[in-house]
Amino acid sequence: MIALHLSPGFSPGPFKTITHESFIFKGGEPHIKLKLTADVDPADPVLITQRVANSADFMLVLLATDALRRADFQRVSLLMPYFPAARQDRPMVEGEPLSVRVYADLINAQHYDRVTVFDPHSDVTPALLNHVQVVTNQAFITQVLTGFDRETVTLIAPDAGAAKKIHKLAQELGGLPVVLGEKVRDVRTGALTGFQVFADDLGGRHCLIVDDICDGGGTFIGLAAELRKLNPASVSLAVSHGIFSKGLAPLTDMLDHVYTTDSFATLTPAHAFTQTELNTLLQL
Ligand SMILES: O=P(O)(O)OC[C@H]1O[C@H](OP(=O)(O)OP(=O)(O)O)[C@H](O)[C@@H]1O
Repeated sequence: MIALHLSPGFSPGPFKTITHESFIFKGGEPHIKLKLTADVDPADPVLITQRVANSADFMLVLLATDALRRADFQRVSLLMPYFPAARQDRPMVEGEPLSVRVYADLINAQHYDRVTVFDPHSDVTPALLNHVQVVTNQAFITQVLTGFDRETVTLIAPDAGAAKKIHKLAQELGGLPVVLGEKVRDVRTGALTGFQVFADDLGGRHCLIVDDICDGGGTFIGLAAELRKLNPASVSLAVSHGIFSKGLAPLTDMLDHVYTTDSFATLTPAHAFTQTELNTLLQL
């Protein structure tokens, strides 16, 4: 396997790499030039890896794929751990697109041998992608739990979407107790208007909120406030994809610790914050 790593600072796997130059033209178009050396054989399979934080990152994947095909590479796979618009898996209100399908159709049109995604928001992403491989959050949460006495940990699912996945995870982790939460979101504005935790007392428990994505963090700040009313020993957060669009400080002010991976971006080290390299969690 040869790798073509498109995201600076993200180079999972033990593979020989194809180097490249990429830039954005003044007109706004991303561009790429592969540096194809004599020791790279187009008969070898290639893995493109990319962290997608904007449309140009996504477009670069399509351009890189075309460049590889034109250089006669036939066996091309993709590792896109954070799949764009996985959250827009249903039009919430009239007039919105089914965005995840738009991205999935573009990926399917590239005819990859395999498309690997990490902890997708819902079942819709893998249902739409051809030749998909899903890496769950099990290895990530297992790693997070090494910092805890498991007997004292309660997993918290912040909403209905997370609840669908957390029971299976809890079983895989040896039968950890689970508490469910709920939030109310105004789908027209995106604003969060209420939180609920379905438990009476969490005295002595180390609560670990587990979810796929932290964006602004309002879900977790609101939920942590509700959990604190139930006397827990601690409240921490483990999210597979750390966007942290409003910064880490509002989260680390409210939570004992925040854990994430580098699936979306590599962040500056901070107090009460641990970022695990996806490279250590994937079987590549
Ligand atoms: O950091 P925040 O800005 O609070 O956003 C994070 C939340 O958003 C996503 O759920 P979403 O509300 O989209 O879930 P849904 O699919 O259940 O509506 C995600 O699964 C988190 O729960």
